[in-house]
Amino acid sequence: MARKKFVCGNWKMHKTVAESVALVKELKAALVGVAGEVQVAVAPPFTALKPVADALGHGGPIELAAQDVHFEKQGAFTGEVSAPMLADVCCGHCLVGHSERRQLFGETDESVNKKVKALLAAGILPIVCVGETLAQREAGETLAMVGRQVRGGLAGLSAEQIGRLTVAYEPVWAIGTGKTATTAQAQEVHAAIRGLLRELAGGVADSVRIQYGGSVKPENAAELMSQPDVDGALVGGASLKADDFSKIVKGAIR
Ligand SMILES: O=C(CO)COP(=O)(O)O
Repeated sequence: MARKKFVCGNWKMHKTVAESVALVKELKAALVGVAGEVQVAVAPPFTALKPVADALGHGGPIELAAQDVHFEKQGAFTGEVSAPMLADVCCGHCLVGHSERRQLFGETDESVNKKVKALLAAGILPIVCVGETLAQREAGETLAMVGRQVRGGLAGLSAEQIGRLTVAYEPVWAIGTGKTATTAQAQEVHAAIRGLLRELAGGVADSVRIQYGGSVKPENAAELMSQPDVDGALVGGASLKADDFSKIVKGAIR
């Protein structure tokens, strides 16, 4: 089944409002005519979401994503942002369970699961991030680890709900290190994730996009995304430059 490729830029903790707006303006120009063939989103920091939404325009070819969310709708949760608040600034997507959140901020499969449910309830499409550390890969635990994260993050979801999300496989050892998984390593894990999605959601699994992330660059993007179960990319560092990111997006078109 043909799945439209989905490329998302995760800007992490980078860029002021002015820099964010300038980058999406450049991206819009660089991606004229391309974005229809590939789904494209950018995830700026919270402070830039509204100005970037305004610069992108509603229903434009580049969509807006947030990098995290809190699972409650509102309340005494200092520093947090809720799913309805993200919907209010036209966020269509939101990352959940990024490895930096898991490693540095105590994110667990249980909180990922609550966040996924909160996002779906607010009409926002989750991008659920999973991936093993180097120690886990070297111990032969990659598929077990990723399987646990997928099962935990998606626990209790219906097939219809699973059909609305994206999974991002990001091996922790490949993030920001310049080390990319080989196409064979990526395909192996992506196929295993798809098999697990099939167990959880039946035929819906064939329409779920599984992105690869971890040192994706213009030089390796097309080859990674040529794999049968690699349906796009979640791009960190290279998404901060319009030229690199637009080359990666173009690499998604066969
Ligand atoms: O964490 C990532 C995207 O979410 C990947 O980051 P890099 O592309 O900088 O390795």
